[in-house]
Amino acid sequence: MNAISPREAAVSVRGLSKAYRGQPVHAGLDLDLRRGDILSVFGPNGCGKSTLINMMAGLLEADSGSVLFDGRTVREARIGYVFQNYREALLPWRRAADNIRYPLRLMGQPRAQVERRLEQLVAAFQVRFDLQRYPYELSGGQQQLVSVMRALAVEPEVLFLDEPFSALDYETTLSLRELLGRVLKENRITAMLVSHDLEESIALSDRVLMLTRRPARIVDDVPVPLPWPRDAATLSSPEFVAIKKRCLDVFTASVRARPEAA
Ligand SMILES: Nc1ncnc2c1ncn2[C@@H]1O[C@H](COP(=O)(O)OP(=O)(O)OP(=O)(O)O)[C@@H](O)[C@H]1O
Repeated sequence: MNAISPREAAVSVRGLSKAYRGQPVHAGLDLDLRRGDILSVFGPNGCGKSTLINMMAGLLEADSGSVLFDGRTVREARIGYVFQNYREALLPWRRAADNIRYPLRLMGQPRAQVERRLEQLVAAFQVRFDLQRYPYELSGGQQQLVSVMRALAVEPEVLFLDEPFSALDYETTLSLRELLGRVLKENRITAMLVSHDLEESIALSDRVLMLTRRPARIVDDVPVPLPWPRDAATLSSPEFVAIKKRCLDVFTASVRARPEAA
């Protein structure tokens, strides 16, 4: 397991518990997320990955336990969230650029500051398509990129992403993943990602948290010490393949184990 001293922790989760209709999904989960780290959560279907990040992001109330961002609650912290379903996440009646400006305007930022932030994001993500278009005029990949830019517009302390690329084709996924990884690392943004895709969980993270079936238990906390930036070539490196094998072995063992033995 990775040892993270409490002083380094950007996010500290203690005793987080949640049950649906009396059936526990999480029962006393502890987790520390270091500043600037990207953590992926991987586990079998329905083990509680979305429930976990939604509780951490303040979208879902926990039954008990705490989530602190450098000692502050989620209401006092600045977080960003990227949803899987970008079609529903973007405001269809606003142009792409206005979708990105929207949270900054809500915060009451002056116009010049909003425009400066938009320009920074356009440069960081090397946007070449027309942000004056409406979401429905953009491809799925472009829409999800707009969602990511909107989530990052507020300069979040932590960015949460739930299956951000699962509705996109492989080529688009690869290029968005590469771009996002580079921007997160260059800006030392702490992030937490849920993905069904083991390759993605490894490629885009510094640690992969492996969960069992519900009630979810952390069976392994796999470090991913691969250099950044990462690209398609990273996926076939011997180090990547070895990490993937470790994760697969843990996954297979924990999924095959009967719940009471897991
Ligand atoms: N609002 C709800 N009411 C009842 N049960 C729920 C609710 N939300 C989730 N569940 C159940 O809790 C469990 C965990 O759900 P969650 O979506 O967190 O898992 P997940 O690991 O993200 O799933 P998936 O791999 O399918 O994306 C699942 O068994 C799900 O059916």
